[in-house]
Amino acid sequence: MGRVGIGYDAHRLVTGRKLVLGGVAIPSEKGLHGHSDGDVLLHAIADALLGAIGERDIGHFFPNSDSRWEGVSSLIFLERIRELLHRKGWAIENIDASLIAEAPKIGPYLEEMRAAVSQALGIESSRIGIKATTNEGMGFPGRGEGMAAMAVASVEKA
Ligand SMILES: Nc1ccn([C@@H]2O[C@H](COP(=O)(O)O)[C@@H](O)[C@H]2O)c(=O)n1
Ligand SMILES: C[C@@]1(CO)OP(=O)(O)OP(=O)(O)OC[C@H]1O
Repeated sequence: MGRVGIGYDAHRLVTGRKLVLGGVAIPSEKGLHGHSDGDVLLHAIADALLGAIGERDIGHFFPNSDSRWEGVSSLIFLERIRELLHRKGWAIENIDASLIAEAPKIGPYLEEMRAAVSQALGIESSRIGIKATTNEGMGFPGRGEGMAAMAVASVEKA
């Protein structure tokens, strides 16, 4: 029988950081703060996958006290989680993720993001949904203080 998982993450926007979303570097005055590259979209996807197989969260597997993860591409976390899924006999059915960000518009980068996630997880990009919405000017994403992302993942026994 299939299983589902949910993931949520939020990161602050700061100057002096590259903006990386869905594994893709996007031109921006500010980037997401974090121990890794701060890729909020991939962190939500990571937690959705871990939740689907009943495992603990991204911070458990990749603690921010571990210098191995400092500044790394969050695609590495997806690659490691892919290995964990494989070891435990799970296959990904699909992933769907939403980014909540006032700017920039990510439409032009969506296909590149889906390709990056597809490669890291070893699944067809047709199994990956990535969407974005503004927060209509409300709250921390609306004020441009940060970005949030949520994701769901569905897995089946391989
Ligand atoms: N960071 C974002 C935010 C939104 N989009 C696209 O714009 C559409 C309209 O956004 P609303 O918040 O006004 O609903 C949305 O449906 C996305 O297609 C985006 O690309 N990047
Ligand atoms: C990914 C990790 C590890 O580098 O750090 P961050 O990039 O700060 O991300 P976060 O979602 O706050 O927590 C998970 C961390 O363990």
